[in-house]
Amino acid sequence: MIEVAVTGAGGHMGREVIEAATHRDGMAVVLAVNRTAVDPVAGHEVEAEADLPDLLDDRDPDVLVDFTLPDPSTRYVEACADAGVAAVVGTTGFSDSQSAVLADAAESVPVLRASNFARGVMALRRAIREAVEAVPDYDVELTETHHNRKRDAPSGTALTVLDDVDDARGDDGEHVHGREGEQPREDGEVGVHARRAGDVTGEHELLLAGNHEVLTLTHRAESRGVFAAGALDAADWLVGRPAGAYDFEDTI
Ligand SMILES: NC(=O)C1=CN([C@@H]2O[C@H](COP(=O)(O)OP(=O)(O)OC[C@H]3O[C@@H](n4cnc5c(N)ncnc54)[C@H](OP(=O)(O)O)[C@@H]3O)[C@@H](O)[C@H]2O)C=CC1
Ligand SMILES: O=C(O)C1=N[C@H](C(=O)O)C[C@H](O)C1
Repeated sequence: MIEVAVTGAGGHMGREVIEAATHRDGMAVVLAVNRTAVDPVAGHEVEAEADLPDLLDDRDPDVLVDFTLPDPSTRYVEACADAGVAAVVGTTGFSDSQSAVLADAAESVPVLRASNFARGVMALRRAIREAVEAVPDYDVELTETHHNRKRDAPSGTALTVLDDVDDARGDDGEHVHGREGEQPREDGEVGVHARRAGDVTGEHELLLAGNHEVLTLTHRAESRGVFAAGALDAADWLVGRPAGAYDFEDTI
C-alpha cells in the first residue's frame, strides 16, 4: 500500500488528487493539508499546513503530492527532504531560485516535477520535437488557454514546450510574448500567446507555418482528473527510487 500526503488539499487539483487516490487500488491518503481551513475532502480531515513537518513525522507517508504555488511548494518539498519523504510536484511558475531549492531537496529524497501530468501532453511533446525537426525553417507560434483563475503566464506546459522547440531547433530562439505595434515578425522567433477565460481546463496549440502550408498540434485537457491520475502514476513510480530529480518522462 502506498501512503500518500496531499498539500493544497482544498485547491482544485488537491481535491482531484485526494479523490483519485482514495479510489485507487494500492493507495491510501494518510495526510491532507491546506493553508486555510476546509471541510473534509473525500472523507479525509484536512490539517493546517503550518503543522506539516510534525505531521510528516507522525503519519510517515511514502510520498507527498503537491499542487499549490511556488512559495509553499518549495517549503513543502524542503519539509519532505527533512522527513525523508518522496515528493511529486505539479505546481508551476517557479523562479530559478525556487527551482534550485527543489534541486537541493532532490539530493536527499526523490523529487519528480512535471509541468503537465497528462499522458497526451507527453505524446504532444514528442510530436512537436519531431515536427519542428522536420520543418526547422517554418514559423512557430504557441498558444495556451486556461481558466481565469490561473496566476502564472505563460503556463508551465508552454514553457516546457518552448524548451522542446529550442532543443529541436538547436538554438535559443527569441520568444515574443504577444504582439503589438508595427514590428514585423523576425525569422526564427517563436510567438507565445496566453489566453485566460472562463473555466478552460487547459489547452496548448503549436502552429507551424511555411511553404504554403499550416500544421497545428493541439492538446486539450477535458478534466483535471487526467492530471491527478498522471500525478498518482508518478507517485507510484517514485516510491522506493533513490534520491534525485526526476520528470514524468522518466516514468515511461
Ligand atoms: N502539472 C500539472 O499537470 C498541473 C499543474 N497545475 C498547477 O497546480 C497549481 C495549483 O493549481 P489549482 O489547484 O488549479 O489552484 P487552486 O487555486 O485551485 O489551489 C491552490 C492551492 O494552493 C494553496 N495556496 C495558495 N496560496 C498559498 C500560500 N501562500 N501558502 C500555502 N498554500 C497556498 C491554496 O490554499 P487555500 O485554499 O488556503 O487558498 C490551494 O489549496 C498551479 O501552479 C497550476 O499551474 C494545475 C493543473 C495540472
Ligand atoms: O493551472 C492550471 O490549471 C494548469 N497548469 C499547468 C500549466 O501551467 O501548464 C498544467 C495544465 O495546463 C493546467
